[in-house]
Amino acid sequence: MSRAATAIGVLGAGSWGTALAIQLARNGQAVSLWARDPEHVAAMAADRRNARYLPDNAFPDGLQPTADFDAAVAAGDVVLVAAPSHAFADTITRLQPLLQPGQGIVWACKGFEPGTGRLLHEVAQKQLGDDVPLGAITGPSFAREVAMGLPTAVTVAAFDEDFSREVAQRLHGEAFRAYTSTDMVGAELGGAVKNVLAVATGIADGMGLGDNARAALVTRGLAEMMRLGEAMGARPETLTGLAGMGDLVLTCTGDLSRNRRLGLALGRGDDIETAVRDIGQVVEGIGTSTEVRRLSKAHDVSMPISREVFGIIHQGQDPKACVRRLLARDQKPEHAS
Ligand SMILES: NC(=O)c1ccc[n+]([C@@H]2O[C@H](COP(=O)([O-])OP(=O)(O)OC[C@H]3O[C@@H](n4cnc5c(N)ncnc54)[C@H](O)[C@@H]3O)[C@@H](O)[C@H]2O)c1
Ligand SMILES: O=P(O)(O)OC[C@H](O)CO
Repeated sequence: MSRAATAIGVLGAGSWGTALAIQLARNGQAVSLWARDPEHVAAMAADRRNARYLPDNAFPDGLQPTADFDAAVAAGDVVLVAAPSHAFADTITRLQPLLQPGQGIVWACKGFEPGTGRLLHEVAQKQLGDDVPLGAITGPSFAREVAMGLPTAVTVAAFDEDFSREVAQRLHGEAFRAYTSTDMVGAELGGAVKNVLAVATGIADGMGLGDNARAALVTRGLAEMMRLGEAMGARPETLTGLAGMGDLVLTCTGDLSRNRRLGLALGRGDDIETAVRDIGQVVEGIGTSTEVRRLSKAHDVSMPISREVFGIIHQGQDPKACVRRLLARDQKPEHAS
């Protein structure tokens, strides 16, 4: 099959894969949107919308759903992976033998590899070597708003600047600004760590702790993200930009955030299984909190808010006790000298 520069395969037809596919098709790309479930594909093809994830947004003409994974990978010079982060490594393994010279892979997942804490570009590089162009799309971007065509700004990070420009150009449009960056570590770290902090602010809001508490959690959460970023080699400006602060502001305040909604439910006293079932979509903060805990220990970085989120999610700790513990910590300077 010949591959066109104006065509692209999107792997994963959840909310974000579908929204990005809509944005790419709006820009005149021929998009093959792959989903695992053939019945879901047939329904999308018949309805010309994704009724399960984005029921209000009709597909532009150039978007074709497909259940043929190989054909979606072969569709264009760029393959976009939009699965949850826990499925990222398997997706890379599956597409590796299908890759043709010159094809690049970009992903829109926000999280770490479960069990190792590796950033997704580390997973991809280890598997594919250094010759395949790799990139990550990150930044404050609710799928529903992108699908509606509301103004959005993201960052496309890649070590290869030609590749980040290529991906950004395909996405960039009237209401969609795609910036570029070479800081893969910062871009991926910001998008992942914010999952945990969105849960934290949700918990505080669910407990009715007030606007001051939310602002404190966002700001001190950013300090945690930046300390981990420094230890892992991220650039500080990436974390004060769209990938870090931008996404923190969005998901710590916007009720479209699944991570924030999980926190709201936990703060109100709901059990986690019910909350996750009610949300009905991926809540990356559950797995991310384990990996942030692992990384903070490995790099000896203090991340007290993230630690308490881990305790609430994975150790059944009482949110009230966690708040008391956070507030009872020793007084100290705001900024380390
Ligand atoms: N939804 C958003 O607004 C948004 C925005 C930016 C980034 N993201 C990130 O995009 C990624 C995908 O999130 P989403 O919002 O599309 O989730 P979603 O819950 O809406 O959809 C997840 C999709 O992944 C598929 N899937 C689940 N397990 C899979 C597996 N093992 N292999 C292949 N596919 C699998 C599901 O069938 C579903 O189609 C996440 O990492 C998320 O953090 C989401
Ligand atoms: O719904 P969330 O919390 O996974 O957030 C979605 C996006 O990451 C927002 O940028």
